[in-house]
Amino acid sequence: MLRPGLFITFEGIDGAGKSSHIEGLAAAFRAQGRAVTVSREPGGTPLAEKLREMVLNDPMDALTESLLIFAARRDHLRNVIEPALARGDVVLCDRFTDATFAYQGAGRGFDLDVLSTLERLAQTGLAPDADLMREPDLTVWFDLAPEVAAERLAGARVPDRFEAQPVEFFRRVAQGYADRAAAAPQRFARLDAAQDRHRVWQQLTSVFVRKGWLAIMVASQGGPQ
Ligand SMILES: Nc1ncnc2c1ncn2[C@@H]1O[C@H](COP(=O)(O)OP(=O)(O)OP(=O)(O)O)[C@@H](O)[C@H]1O
Ligand SMILES: Cc1cn([C@H]2C[C@H](O)[C@@H](COP(=O)(O)O)O2)c(=O)[nH]c1=O
Repeated sequence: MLRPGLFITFEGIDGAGKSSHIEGLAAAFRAQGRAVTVSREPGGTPLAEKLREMVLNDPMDALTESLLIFAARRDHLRNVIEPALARGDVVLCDRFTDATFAYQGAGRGFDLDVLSTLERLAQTGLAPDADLMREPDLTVWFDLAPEVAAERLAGARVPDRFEAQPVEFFRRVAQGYADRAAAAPQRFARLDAAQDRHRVWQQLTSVFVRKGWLAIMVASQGGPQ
C-alpha cells in the first residue's frame, strides 16, 4: 500500500545548522524503509539552480528577487516535490516559502501581501487537488542568535549576497521566522540551535519520534559525526 508522502522543510538564518542534519535525517528515514527525496531552495531543478545562482550573486531589487525565487519554487514543485510526494516519498527540503517571508519580507522589508499573492499563484494548481496550495507538513526551525550564526560562518566560505548582510538584517530575518512560527504553531517545530551538534540532533529526531514518523531505535542511531 502506498504510504502518503511527507513534505518537511528546514528553516533558519544562514549558519543556523540545518544542512548539518538533513542527510542524517534522510538516512534515518531510509533505514526504516522510506524513500527520501532531499532538495533545497532556491534550487532543486536545472532551471531553479540557474535562478539560484542569479539570486545569490547578481544585484537586484526585492521584487525581482521575490519573482525569481517563486519562479524557481514553481519549477521545483512541478518537477521534483509534487512527483516525489505522489510516489509516497519523504521530501526533505532545505528552505521553502517561510524563507521568502523571512528574508524578502522581514529582512528586505518587501510587502507581505504581495508575497502572499505570489505564494498562492506559485503553489496552487499542482497537487492532486488543484485548489490546494502546497505547504509543508512540518517545518523544522533552527533558531539561533544572529551573532552566534555569524561566528560559525566567519571565514568558512566566500559570502553570497545574503551572507554578506550585516547582523541587523539577520535580526529582522530571525524575527520574521519567529512571526511565521507564531502564526502556524501546529506546523512549526522550534529547535534550540545554539546547543552542540549532538544535542541538536537529539532535539530534531525527538520531533519525528513524537509524530510517529521515526522509530526510537532508528532515531537514536546516526546523527552528526
Ligand atoms: N550545533 C553546532 N554547533 C557549532 N557549530 C555548528 C553546529 N551546527 C553546525 N555548525 C557549523 O556551523 C556552520 C554552518 O552550519 P550549516 O552549514 O549546517 O548551517 P546552515 O543552516 O545549513 O547554513 P546555510 O543555510 O547558510 O547553508 C558549519 O561550519 C557547521 O559545521
Ligand atoms: C528559499 C530562499 C532562500 N533565500 C536565501 C537564504 C540563503 O541566504 C540563500 C540560500 O542559501 P543556503 O544554502 O540555504 O544558505 O537564499 C531567500 O532569501 N529567500 C528564499 O525564499
